[in-house]
Amino acid sequence: MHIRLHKVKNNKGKGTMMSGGDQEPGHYYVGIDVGTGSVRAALVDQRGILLAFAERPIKKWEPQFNHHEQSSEDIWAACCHVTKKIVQGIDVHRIRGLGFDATCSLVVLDKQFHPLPVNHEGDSYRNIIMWLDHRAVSQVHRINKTKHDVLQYVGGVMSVEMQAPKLLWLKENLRETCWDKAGHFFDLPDFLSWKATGVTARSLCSLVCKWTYSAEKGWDDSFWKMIGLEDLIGDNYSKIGNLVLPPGTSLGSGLTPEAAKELGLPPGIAVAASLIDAHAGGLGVIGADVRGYGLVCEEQPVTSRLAVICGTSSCHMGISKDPIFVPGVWGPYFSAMVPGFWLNEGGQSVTGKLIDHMVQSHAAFPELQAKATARCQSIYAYLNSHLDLIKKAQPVGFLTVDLHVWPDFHGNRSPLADLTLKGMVTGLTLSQGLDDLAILYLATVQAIAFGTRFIIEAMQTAGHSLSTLFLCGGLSKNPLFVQMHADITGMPVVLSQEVESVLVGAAVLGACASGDFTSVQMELLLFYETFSLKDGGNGENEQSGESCVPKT
Ligand SMILES: Nc1ncnc2c1ncn2[C@@H]1O[C@H](COP(=O)(O)OP(=O)(O)O)[C@@H](O)[C@H]1O
Ligand SMILES: O=C(CO)[C@H](O)[C@H](O)COP(=O)(O)O
Repeated sequence: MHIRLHKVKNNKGKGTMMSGGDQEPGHYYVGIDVGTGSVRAALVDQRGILLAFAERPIKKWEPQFNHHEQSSEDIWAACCHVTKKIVQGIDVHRIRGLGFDATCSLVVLDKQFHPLPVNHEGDSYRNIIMWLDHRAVSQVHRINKTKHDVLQYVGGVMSVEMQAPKLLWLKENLRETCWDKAGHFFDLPDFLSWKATGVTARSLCSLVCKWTYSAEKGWDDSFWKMIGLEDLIGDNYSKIGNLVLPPGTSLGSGLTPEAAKELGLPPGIAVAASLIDAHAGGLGVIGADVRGYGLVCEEQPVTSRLAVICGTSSCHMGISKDPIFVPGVWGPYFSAMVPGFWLNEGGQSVTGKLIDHMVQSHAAFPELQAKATARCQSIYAYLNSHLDLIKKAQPVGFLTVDLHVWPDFHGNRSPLADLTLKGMVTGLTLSQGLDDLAILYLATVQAIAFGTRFIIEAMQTAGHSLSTLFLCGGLSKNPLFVQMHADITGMPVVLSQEVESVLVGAAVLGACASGDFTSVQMELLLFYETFSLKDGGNGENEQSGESCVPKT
């Protein structure tokens, strides 16, 4: 089934979106987004328009299978590098606020805030257990066996990617070198706001979604005792957070002089309590004004929209007025993304990474690279046009009638919530050529889109009423990926003209912290009043991610 794609266009000609409309013109906000593969920063103005963008890759280590590590020093250095780039040539005194979002990796520091090793080698530079790390399998099985009440709020089954199993792994495996010396365990978004302000407050978003904290009841002592981490309760949970603030709240006295110097920003500007990356992306797209394009969601409440943030992994964010419990889908979490709404979060553990893996490990990859380079195209732009060549008169989807991929190479996050699942390919032949690679790539993209459909079906069965997808993240720049999601789910897909929607979400946090915006939710809706829709055709020409602003 082919559904035409729609594209949200940022209409610069319309008025500003400042609340009350009486603010000084020319205020800027900085958003910093730390993904699994890179750090991105953006300078955003008060109309939500992205004025400058910079990106820098970050280091990753895989010392053994399923152990994935990073360095908080490396990530902070990358944050400083990209921020200095985006403010080059502008009057930095117009910058009013800074917001961070990041993937939910676990950062470990000692009592003096120095990095501690999360590895058997004792390398303290590698002090982050990455979000996609699956080392804590035995620990998460034992946690799930407790059937503790907190598990109800993560779809009934805790994921190995969440923080409790990783903490238990550290206690059981690195007692002397890490656990006993640890003073602070941060979710990466909270580490970043601490680094900028010196304030150890945690974001409600991180603690509720990944650490079993309840917005109503706080920490549950019985859970930590039951899983063998009773030592975290001491000193009023100071190691994992006892001051918990809603995203967008201004922290302390703002940017410290030291952090200001490192980032190239003025000291004292407001810094916000942060958001998880998927949640920043969800906020960045879910309120889009789609009036005038005949989309079914135009007449429906915002709860009919599913934001899908597709990067190294994919997250499926749906909101509701009342709590909905979906087996295998995280949440319901109150106010964790849009204030006043419950959030359910489905997800696929590795999607972009799976596509990269399938393509890069194929025998024809060197040939693909050489041909794409010769045409000055990305490998994905090349593959998409190659599929168009070989499909002849057929719709491209028909190329995979004999080839099928089961995409759970890194387990299934939702809705099966089974980390033991593995990937599968059926229909292989002896062919190793470029056609074969292109078709395998297509089958992988289709399998991921079927995974999204599977998640949507589980959410609908439990009571969500979803009609329209809003995509963002690196994979949303791939028109084949977007088109397959439209075809396979049977739902229209809305893309923002501003391809860096996650960063807009982060910058909105900074705007809220500065006091220029009254609330994350209010201001996002206002942001989208300055947007209008444009028919984006079938997405065939959008490979480069059309952008309306100069990028550095
Ligand atoms: N223009 C593009 N075309 C196709 N795929 C893309 C494009 N840009 C990024 N990607 C894919 O998106 C994924 C990374 O998305 P990103 O949002 O940057 O991830 P993360 O936030 O995890 O660092 C990678 O798998 C990459 O191959
Ligand atoms: O938000 C998250 C889960 O809630 C994770 O941070 C997200 O899935 C990781 O994204 P990526 O690997 O694409 O950076």
